Amino acid sequence: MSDHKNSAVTEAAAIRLENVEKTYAARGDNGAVTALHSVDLAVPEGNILGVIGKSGAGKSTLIRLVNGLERPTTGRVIVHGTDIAALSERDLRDQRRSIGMIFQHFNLLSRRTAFNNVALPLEIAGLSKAEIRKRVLPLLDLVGLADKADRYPAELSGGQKQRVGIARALATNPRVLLSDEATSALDPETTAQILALLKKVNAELNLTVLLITHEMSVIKAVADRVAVIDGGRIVEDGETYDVFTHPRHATTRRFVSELTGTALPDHLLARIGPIPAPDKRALIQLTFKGEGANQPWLSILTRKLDMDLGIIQAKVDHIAGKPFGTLVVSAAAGRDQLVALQREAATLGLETEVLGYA
Ligand SMILES: Nc1ncnc2c1ncn2[C@@H]1O[C@H](COP(=O)(O)OP(=O)(O)OP(=O)(O)O)[C@@H](O)[C@H]1O
Repeated sequence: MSDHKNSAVTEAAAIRLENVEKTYAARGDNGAVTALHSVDLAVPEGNILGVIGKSGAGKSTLIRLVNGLERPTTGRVIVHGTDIAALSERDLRDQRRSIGMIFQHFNLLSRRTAFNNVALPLEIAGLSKAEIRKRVLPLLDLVGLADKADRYPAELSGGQKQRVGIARALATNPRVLLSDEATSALDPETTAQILALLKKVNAELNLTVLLITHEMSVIKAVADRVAVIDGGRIVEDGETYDVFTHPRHATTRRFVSELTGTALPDHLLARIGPIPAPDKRALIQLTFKGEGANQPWLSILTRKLDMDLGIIQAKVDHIAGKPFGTLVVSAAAGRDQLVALQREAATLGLETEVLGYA
């Protein structure tokens, strides 16, 4: 993370939710639902913050509060100093021009070309045809669609449609962009391209981005900061790398296990037990992070401890550009050797856990 972004954390937040509760009133046979409970969340100016949670966790409710489509039952939602819930409908319409939004299913108008979809918010804002042209063409260029201005949505791929969605969201020069599962309908390669585009507009326009997703891959690709939401509560938040390398809450751990993928193969799971035995090998999980990941620590360990380590499973990933991985090794080691291994590993900045014996 750049210095600029670190310093932004201490600066005024572009978006702030203060002690927000949202309860949907009972309707018919359905009782009231509290979708968000005492949520506090701040998105520093110029940051990309990702909110990750399972279906029903309250993500859509949270994002709808920020653009004023819902009002909090209690608490405040402040965007660039303005309390969204306190605005009249008319002021809210003005405020929405400074908040762009992109959607899972793009929400383009099928009877309008790419150009005219991007032009729509500008027409509503009352700009002249010439002003609109001057604004739309560079935006289509920015999102890589300069040659598709006259195409209709049906003639565009999913990724291209989302590019139009991004250009449209940026048309009114917003300072904040909200992304509602914007890549969930796209294949992995297109997802990566759209996320790269989001990072580009974030950096070039100093745009603050709040995105919601249920996918860890989205968070690790773009989010400077992450908030994990579960049952309407933010259970953990902070810088993405810190949260995912030191997960404290069970929900965060579940998301992280998608990354580290340390589920052992079935044949080992069937045999693994907590008690050492002469005919069994210890299974040890080593977790490596950041700078420490780049040193040749596996050979350092085997040499220093004169111990043969068999590799059972290994996975290295990158979060916010920094390596993070796990390795499961097996060793014919007694208690003293395991203690020595754990001590040496700690001096190399690795975390260890004896998973059992098999
Ligand atoms: N308009 C509504 N009226 C009543 N209950 C609602 C309404 N909108 C959402 N809820 C309820 O609030 C809770 C949170 O829903 P929300 O849509 O915010 O979750 P989500 O994390 O976005 O889920 P998904 O990923 O499935 O869209 C759910 O229990 C949902 O049923």
